[in-house]
Amino acid sequence: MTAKIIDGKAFAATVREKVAGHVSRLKEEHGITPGLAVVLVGEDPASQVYVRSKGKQTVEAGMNSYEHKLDATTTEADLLALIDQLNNDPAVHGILVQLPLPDHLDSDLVINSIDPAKDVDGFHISNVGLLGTGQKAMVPCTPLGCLMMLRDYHGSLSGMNAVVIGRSNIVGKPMAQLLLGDSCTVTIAHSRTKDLAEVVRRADIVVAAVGRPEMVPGDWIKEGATVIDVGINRIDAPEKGEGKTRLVGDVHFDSAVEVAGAITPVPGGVGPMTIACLLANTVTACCRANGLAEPQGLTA
Ligand SMILES: Nc1nc(=O)c2c([nH]1)NC[C@@H]1CN(c3ccc(C(=O)N[C@@H](CCC(=O)O)C(=O)O)cc3)C=[N+]21
Repeated sequence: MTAKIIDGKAFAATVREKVAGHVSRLKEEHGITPGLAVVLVGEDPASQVYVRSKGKQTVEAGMNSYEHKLDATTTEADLLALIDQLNNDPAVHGILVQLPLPDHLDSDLVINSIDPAKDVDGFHISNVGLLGTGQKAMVPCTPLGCLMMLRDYHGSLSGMNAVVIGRSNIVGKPMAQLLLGDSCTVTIAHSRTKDLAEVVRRADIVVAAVGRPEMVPGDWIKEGATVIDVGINRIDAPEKGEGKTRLVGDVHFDSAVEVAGAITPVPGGVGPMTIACLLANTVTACCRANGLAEPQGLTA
């Protein structure tokens, strides 16, 4: 059996279309244009690429994009002052501070200084607590995108065995909360998990979010399971020529595709959905800020 490939790139395009529809309705009926502020500290080249594509897609969806690029040596006080300004700016409905921050900045402090209602990453402790207690929250973009793809493919996830590999605050933990919210039986596995292969073999749904290239081989996957590969790892690709690289996930795609029922590719899987969900969260935050009904199908 060869798995169905879940096309995250195409799915993300449909999410962005829905977002654009809501944006034009907000403009026409309420005279409101949703705005997203992205803050980048330092010059990490990969981060610059993501920030650029976020800004481009924000504008394409009809929203306002505000980019703040700060020097790598920016002080914590200056960054907090900028966040305070964005918190108080009524044209800004969503704020994203690109992570990781340079070492001299306390990222917990910085994230927790964002107004939780504008925290479109869903990383503020208030949103983490709201999600964990099943209350209305801003939900982290990557797990939200994974959930959308799983719901679209399966309909109901109720009663399924889900194994999340990775326990990060940005993917693993919120992913587990969302799957629990959809009535999965959830296991969070990580680097200290005993018999990881056996744990993964029990899963109807595998979400791999560890950041280790191709660490999940096909023979860990149960026949017919759904595999969501969150990893985006750049590795050397000498077969493409000297100094060339390529992107791979945390799952060994070529072996997993032979046993899985469905699988997301890298690139073109979770990555594009993450950005689409950032736009969706911005519209959701804008609607909530203005006391308007929030978009259906774009939230958890
Ligand atoms: N506060 C914060 N929120 C984030 O959401 C956040 C962040 N910081 N820091 C950096 C990571 C990374 N990230 C990606 C988003 C999309 C792709 C994406 O679309 N990737 C393409 C491939 C792009 C390529 O070719 O490099 C794909 O998977 O198809 C990748 C990575 C969001 N991040």
